[in-house]
Amino acid sequence: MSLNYAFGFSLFLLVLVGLNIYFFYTLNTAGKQSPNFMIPSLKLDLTSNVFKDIYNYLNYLPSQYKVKNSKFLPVQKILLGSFNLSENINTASVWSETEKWSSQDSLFPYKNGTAGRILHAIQTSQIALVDNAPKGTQLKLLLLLEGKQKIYFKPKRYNLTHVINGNIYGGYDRHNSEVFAYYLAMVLNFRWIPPSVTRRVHLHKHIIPVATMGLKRTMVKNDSGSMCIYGKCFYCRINETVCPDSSGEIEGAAILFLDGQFKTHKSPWRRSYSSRKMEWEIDDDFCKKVKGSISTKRLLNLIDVSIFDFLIQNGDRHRYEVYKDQIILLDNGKGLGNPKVDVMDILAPLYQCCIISPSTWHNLELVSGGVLTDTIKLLSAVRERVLASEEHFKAVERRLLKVYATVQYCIGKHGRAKVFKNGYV
Ligand SMILES: Nc1ncnc2c1ncn2[C@@H]1O[C@H](COP(=O)(O)OP(=O)(O)OP(=O)(O)O)[C@@H](O)[C@H]1O
Ligand SMILES: [Mn+2]
Repeated sequence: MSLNYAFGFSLFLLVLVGLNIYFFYTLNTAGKQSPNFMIPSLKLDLTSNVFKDIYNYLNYLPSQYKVKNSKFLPVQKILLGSFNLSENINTASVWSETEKWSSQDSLFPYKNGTAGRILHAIQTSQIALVDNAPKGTQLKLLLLLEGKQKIYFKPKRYNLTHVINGNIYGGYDRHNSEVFAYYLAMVLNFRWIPPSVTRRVHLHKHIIPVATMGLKRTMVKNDSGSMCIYGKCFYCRINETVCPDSSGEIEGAAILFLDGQFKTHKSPWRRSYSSRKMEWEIDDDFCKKVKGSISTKRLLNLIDVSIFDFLIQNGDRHRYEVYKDQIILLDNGKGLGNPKVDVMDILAPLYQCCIISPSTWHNLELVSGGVLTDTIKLLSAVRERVLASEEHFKAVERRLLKVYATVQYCIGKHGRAKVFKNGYV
């Protein structure tokens, strides 16, 4: 009898341990993942209790978050109206509009068809000059379009289905992540982001004839005789080139360049980029320290950005730029690396501070149940082929549920009144 007991008890313990392992596994991943990712997710010992709690809320998420919110339909219609092209466009007049860029309300005008006009102009204006853009670690070009508008061009490095394994900040920038980020921001009503669109540029017809000497010096022929660019940047290497495809074109994200003055700050939640742990990774009360050093408005803004970054899995926002007291979303190229992984600690500003601006929460609630995907697809269909693989779209929806669950966790822990900080739009 006692032997039976002992056996039963061991079996129970075994199941318990198994369940625990399963918990942690499913929390940070979806589906099968490479062993590389098991290690960092298991290492998160201190914050893991938070993840477990969030995961519990995820299991009991109210059904409203899993169905389409019909309240978004009128918003979607207005957005579509801003991206659809209904008339011929005079690009010069577009640039004069962007010159006056930011208002109190947004970094660029986007209402009444302006978003569509700006994207059209970025995508089709003739290129007057191309140079290296040496700022930063990644290969990118600076295009001067006719009418003198500057554009950052981040070239395509991977196919849409390519999976980045390893560190969350690993790999080259993903050009589609930049463009996806722009549409995602528009759907979520995050208006502090430069317009970005996919553009294909013919190397021999549209780059070489207007390339600076500096750029020409960073071009080499590859084994098949094609001219390729290795560029000028911190990580640029002569053997890591970008070459034209079979039609002679290079695809990339064309991002409107901001000539305005913005201030750069270090993110309190930045990574160490080494095995050393940052303060936010070991201190449960880290948010208290941040609260003492920045305004509530800035903190809420950082939390908005962390939600945005979590959705695309950009774990590389080591610094942030501020314009007109708003964080602007520059450099969104490190998203969409691995659709099977959800690195939870990108959400640390949210689950450590447990506050969110009511308007952000409202915007998030509006796009539940697949509305987010539908709207990104609808808006981008005007001038993009495909922005991301279906797996990535599903991953973004899965992460949105985790954002909902994190906010529910915060409400459960602190109550609604403390979580929803008013006075910030
Ligand atoms: N659209 C833009 N307009 C003007 N400046 C920009 C724009 N996007 C980025 N920058 C600035 O240019 C610099 C490099 O850009 P970006 O961060 O995209 O490059 P990166 O190679 O990814 O750099 P890092 O490796 O440091 O992240 C940044 O310091 C940023 O402030
Ligand atoms: Mn970057």
